Amino acid sequence: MSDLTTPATRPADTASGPERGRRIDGKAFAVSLRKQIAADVVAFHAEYGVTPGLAVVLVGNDPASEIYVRNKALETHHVGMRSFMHMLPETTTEAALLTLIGRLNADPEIHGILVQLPLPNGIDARRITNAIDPKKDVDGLGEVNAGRLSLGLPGLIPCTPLGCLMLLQSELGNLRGLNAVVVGASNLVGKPMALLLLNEGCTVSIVHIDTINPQALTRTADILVVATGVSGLIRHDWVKPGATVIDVGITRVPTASGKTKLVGDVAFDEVAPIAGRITPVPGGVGPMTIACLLQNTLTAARLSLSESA
Ligand SMILES: Nc1nc2c(c(=O)[nH]1)N[C@@H](CN(C=O)c1ccc(C(=O)N[C@@H](CCC(=O)O)C(=O)O)cc1)CN2
Repeated sequence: MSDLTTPATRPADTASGPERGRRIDGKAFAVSLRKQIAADVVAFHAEYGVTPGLAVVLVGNDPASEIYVRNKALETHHVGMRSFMHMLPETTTEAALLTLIGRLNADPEIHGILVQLPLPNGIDARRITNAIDPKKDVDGLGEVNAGRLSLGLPGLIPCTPLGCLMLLQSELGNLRGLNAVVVGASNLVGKPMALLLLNEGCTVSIVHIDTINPQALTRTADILVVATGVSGLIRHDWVKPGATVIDVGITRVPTASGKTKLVGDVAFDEVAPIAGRITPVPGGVGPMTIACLLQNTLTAARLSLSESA
């Protein structure tokens, strides 16, 4: 930290000038990350004779979740890892799910375990995520990994915030000294995102449901990360000119032609001309989530070879 008595500013615009509205291509970034992971999986197998394995558990029939877990299995195979799918009925009890997690924890062929969220009513998501061995917790949602993140210690980091951080670092380089505002305080995205940015040296604020005058805060952000699930929440007058805007929201809405389309939490058309850089929806943060899951699975396979978590 520099001299606290001297006001320091770090402009959002870099030496390259006040560029506006450049799209951050998360899809392309995820493709190159997966290529790198595939090469790392080959090298890992050559060195240790181990193929990383990922178990994904889906309970119930949520159509979006079914697509996500199928894509997770496909992409796991594509990078040369082993995929273990467990599709359980909506009627599955918490006790049965805990028994399955116990089995997966004990299975040496499985290095990462993920239980797709949301879970049906009647199953306590916190109890489930905490039952996963912290070394296999590739979602980074258990108390051990969440605690490690809050202490700035190495651990498994939730996939979507990790993907956002990778995009930010590739766009902006060092984030130290930047003002970051995270809109949304969920355990899945908002809280870990804020901690990651803090650990990178940003000055971080979290806007949440009880925040008074949220625009006043969001307009201070060099980095604005939005994860609320409220489509179009962030309008042009919420954004500082030149800011880097990361939109985590994904909502399916009907179109005039009777079809549907995906939109984010940011009103893209009006914010893009003001923002320096902005992620689109789709094709921004979403594809990074699964790529980072694969990255975490490889990290977990490496952890399995070490003595302690
Ligand atoms: N246990 C978890 N559950 C959920 C997580 C998670 O990280 N862990 N995140 C989300 C869903 N999710 C992965 O599980 C996910 C969401 C979106 C995408 C994605 O690629 N989106 C594309 C659009 C895809 C489409 O056409 O529908 C994009 O934004 O371009 C991947 C994974 C909730 N549950």
